[in-house]
This record gives sequence, structure tokens and C-alpha cells, in this order.
Amino acid sequence: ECRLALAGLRNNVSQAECSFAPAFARQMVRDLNAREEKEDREEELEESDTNEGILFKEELQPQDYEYREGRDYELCDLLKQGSFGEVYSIRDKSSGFVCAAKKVPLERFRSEEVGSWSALQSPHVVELFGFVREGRSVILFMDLKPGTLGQSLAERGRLHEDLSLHYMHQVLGALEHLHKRRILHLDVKADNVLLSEDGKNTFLCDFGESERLDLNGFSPFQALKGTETHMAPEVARGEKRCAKADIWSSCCMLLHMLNGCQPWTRYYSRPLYLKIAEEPPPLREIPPDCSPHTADVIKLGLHGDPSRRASAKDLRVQTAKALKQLGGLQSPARGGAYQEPIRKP
Ligand SMILES: Oc1ccc(F)cc1Nc1nc(-c2ccncc2)cs1
Repeated sequence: ECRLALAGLRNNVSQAECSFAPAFARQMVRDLNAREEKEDREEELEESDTNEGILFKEELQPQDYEYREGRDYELCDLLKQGSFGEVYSIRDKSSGFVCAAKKVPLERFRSEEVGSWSALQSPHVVELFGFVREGRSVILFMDLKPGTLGQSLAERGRLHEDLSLHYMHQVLGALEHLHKRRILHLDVKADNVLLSEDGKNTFLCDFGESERLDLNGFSPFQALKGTETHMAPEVARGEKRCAKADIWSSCCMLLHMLNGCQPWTRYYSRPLYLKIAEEPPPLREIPPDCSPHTADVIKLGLHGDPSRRASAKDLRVQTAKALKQLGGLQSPARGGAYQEPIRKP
């Protein structure tokens, strides 16, 4: 009782104010403070020294069951910086193997990122090589790719219709794989799609916002998540969400590829989620020069009502048909002349 009383005393009054307490109580408060500070320091030391995780890739070679930055691998280039943390290319010092690594502050790390990702094995989902908690950070290792679809879009302005459909078809294949396993990505956008060297293949990455769906196909969460311009109306309204939220986002990404700019941004200023929650689907953003089948893909994927919105499987069939109608992929997947983004139509 004495410790609790003193703890309460310490919390409620400062040392000076407790002059009425006998001398031994003052000494006891001092001893308690000293002990707590010592425990905090030890905990800090223990935390900063922590190194634990799982590595699936044999080229990432731990020493004594630890994988430490600087000792076992070195950071090479900073590839991406965001609110989530940083993405680097790294090199294993024993094997020389190079891959990508995302460093996330411990307090921002969500176990779903690893939980969801490690359950996936798809040609269009980037491979997770493992993860390590080191001190106050979690480092996730994955296959290194030359860049993102977002970077390619920034360089090229906007993409040809056939290439846009080609990428959309692969991303829908990845989403079909995720949704079959009741995983919701919740941040589908060009910045989270990696490209192969020849630009012909895409790999969905960044499961930092992902959620598990319950047996009815719904997520238990309602907090606003993802990138505003690609947010489904039900998510913007904080309603229950299901796999169809990713379908809406994938069509926002298709509009981004076709127009060279993100939906809503040519018509509204931020914050956008209130507009997305109230306005009809942005079908007016379908570019006038795109084929009717491509327009159908967007209309099927941008239904305001998730239950009427197409599934990844169905939208993928429609996308394949639209691409076939165009004669398949003809445009160059790499390089290609810059195409001015479409201003407000
Ligand atoms: O979620 C991750 C977990 C581990 C990683 F190493 C990376 C990511 N996420 C992202 N990586 C990139 C990127 C990768 C490689 N080159 C350019 C960009 C863009 S988003």
C-alpha cells in the first residue's frame, strides 16, 4: 500500500508540495524515482539492443540469429520516403545480395502488413523476403524492382490505353489472389505497383494498410484509410468495407493512367473524402478518346454501391476483352514519348 500511496502521492503532488510528509516519505519518493529511471534506462537499452525476426531468403544471412543494419547488411540508396517510413536498396555483406527494405518506426508498424503479405504467393504480388525488429524500428525486406508505376506515370505524363489495360489486368489478377484469401489491400494506387525491368510486368506491394476480412467478407475496421483520391465512397463515409473497396481504387488507378492525373483533383480541392462520400462516381473523368469497352470497365468498377460493383474476377474478364478489342498490347512498355496529361475535359 505504501508504494501505491507514494505513487499516487508522487503523481498528484510535486516533491516541494509534500513538505508535510515525514522525511522518510520524501526519501522514499526519491528512491522510487531513481529506481524507475534506472528501469526506464535498462528498458531503453534492451529495446535499442533488440534484434529479432524471420528471414525467408537464404541470401539474407543472419549472424548468431540476428540480422543487424551495418553489421550484416548495409543501406545503399534511399528509394522512397513517406509518412510510413523509408524504402532503401540494401546489400547483404556476406552474400552481396541486393534487395529492397522498408524501415518503419515500431509505433507505426502493423502486424497485418506481414501477416497479410506472407500469406500471398502470386506472380503479380512482390515477394516478401522477411522482416526484422531492430530497436525501435521494423525492417521489411522484399524483392527489389527498378521502380514504380507512379514514377513511370510521372515521367510519361499519361499511358496509352492498351498499356493501361495491360497493367490493370495484372493488378486485378493480384487483387483476385488477395480477395480469395480474404485480404483487403486498401491502398491500391500506381505508387504501390512496382514494374519489371522491361516494363511488361507489375507487382503489387505495400500491405501497410491491408486488413483481414471476416467470414462475411467485411473488415471490422472503419477508420479512414488509403490514399484520398483513390478512396471508395463507403470507406470515405466510414462504413463497413469489403474487397470491393480495392476495385474502386483500381479503377481510380486506371483513370490515373489514362488521364495522367488522379481523379477528383481537377474538380475539387482537398480534403476530398467529403466530396467522394457525397458526389456520384467520377464517370465524367473517363477520357473521351477511350474505347467503349474500356469505359465499361470503369463504369463496372466505379459503382457507388459496393454490392453492385464488379468483383476482381469479373472486372479482369472485362479488362481482357477491352484489351483484346484494341488488338492486345502494341505500345512500348518502356520509354515512349511523353504524353501531356488531359486537362479538365
Ligand atoms: O511495403 C514495402 C515493404 C518493403 C519494401 F522494401 C518496400 C515496400 N513498399 C514500397 N516499396 C517501393 C519501392 C520499392 C523499390 N523501388 C522503388 C519503390 C514503393 S512502396
